[in-house]
Amino acid sequence: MAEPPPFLSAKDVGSFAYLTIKDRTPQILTRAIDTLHRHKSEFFEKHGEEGVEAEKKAISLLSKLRNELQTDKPIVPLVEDCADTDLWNQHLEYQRGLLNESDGQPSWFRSPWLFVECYMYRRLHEAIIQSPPINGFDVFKESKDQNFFESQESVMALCTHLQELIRTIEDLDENQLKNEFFKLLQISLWGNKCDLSLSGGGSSSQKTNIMNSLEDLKQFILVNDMEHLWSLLSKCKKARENMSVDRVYIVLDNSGFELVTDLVLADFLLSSKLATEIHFHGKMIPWFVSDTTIHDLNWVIKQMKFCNHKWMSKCGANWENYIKVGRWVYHDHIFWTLPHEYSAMPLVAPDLYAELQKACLILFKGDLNYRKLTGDRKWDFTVPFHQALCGFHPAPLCSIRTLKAEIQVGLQPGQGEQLTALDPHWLTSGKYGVFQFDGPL
Ligand SMILES: O=P(O)(O)OC[C@H]1O[C@](O)(CO)[C@@H](O)[C@@H]1O
Ligand SMILES: [Mn+2]
Repeated sequence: MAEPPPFLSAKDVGSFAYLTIKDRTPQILTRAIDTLHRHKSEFFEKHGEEGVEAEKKAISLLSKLRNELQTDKPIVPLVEDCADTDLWNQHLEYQRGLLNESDGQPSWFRSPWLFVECYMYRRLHEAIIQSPPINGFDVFKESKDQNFFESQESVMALCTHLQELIRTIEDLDENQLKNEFFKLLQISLWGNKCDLSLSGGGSSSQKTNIMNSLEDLKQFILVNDMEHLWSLLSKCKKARENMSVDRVYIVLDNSGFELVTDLVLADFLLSSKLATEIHFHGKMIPWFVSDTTIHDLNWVIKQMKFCNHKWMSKCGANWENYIKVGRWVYHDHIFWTLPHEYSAMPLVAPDLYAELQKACLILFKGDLNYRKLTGDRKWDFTVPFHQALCGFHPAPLCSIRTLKAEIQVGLQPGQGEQLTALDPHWLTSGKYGVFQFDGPL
């Protein structure tokens, strides 16, 4: 088989990868430093002088990191001993091996973008864990929570819609059920516009009622495999025997509004009996600013349960119960915060690969998951998705992603070129989206 194409990299001056490393990542580090500053008195109240010293230490480590990045210093091994440290350092060795003699060491502007961007978030985490007693602090928590609060109107509308739908779900015919499924899939897709890493950590919430915009947004769905998802899940439902289990896995992306859209979809999948269990996969450490950790999931559900909107709080209570009775299961795994492409999963995390094989469908939310599915490479737009997955086929899967990186596969001949002529920023603005399926039909 032919070699896969090269990785996206900041060495391509002017590319989105270059601009991210040059502008967006230092901006994210600066915001993290500001956040630590702003919490100084809180650290003092909790931990006394020790808290203030820890804050200073974390800030100095982050300033050092920002300087290394901005001056394109070599990537250095991680030092703090954690469950993933060896895997990271082995991967750094592997990156060294990819370079020619003349290229020197792996560095921020020379190495693959996926590797260095992930490394930035892992080093940020290292700076925090090296600063006890504030080593459990999530520098992005505030902005994730703010995104949730700013999206309240939309969340209320969505929860009201869901509860009304559940009330009448038994009366819906096949076609109506399918239409509702498609609506909630699209809401989950457009929820992915709300990540905070593209905006450099600045606000990016859903202020209008997304449900009213679905028809207008349809034209921006470039690959639409929703029908495949329906036929797969309705087949599972029909073939299901008493007591048998059909799991849908959702590899989560951002907390805040996007997470609510995913939970609404997950609730619908159970209520409609299209699945019997939902397994969520989240991040073990703060990641790409807005990604969901277990703390974010619990926080969102709690906020909803105790808010004084009837349907929002009903959703919160139901969702808490789904977790309690095991119909919703949350997993995390260090693999999701490693820099590896997903085709490496069977080797690097065989336990996770085996777990994913139990799914009847895996939904991968968001842009970073797409980059890892496709290896973050310069594929031609027309390369089939199946090929770009490079052997990663644990179970039928679908990427639900708004485009925020210069990578897209599976388009029709000429489609990419037409889009470029129409809108030069189509690959990176988050305005376009895909439902891209791979699996037996
Ligand atoms: O939250 P998402 O959809 O994975 O998006 C995160 C995105 O942020 C960026 O890294 C920008 O820094 C994208 O290119 C990246 O994939
Ligand atoms: Mn994200």
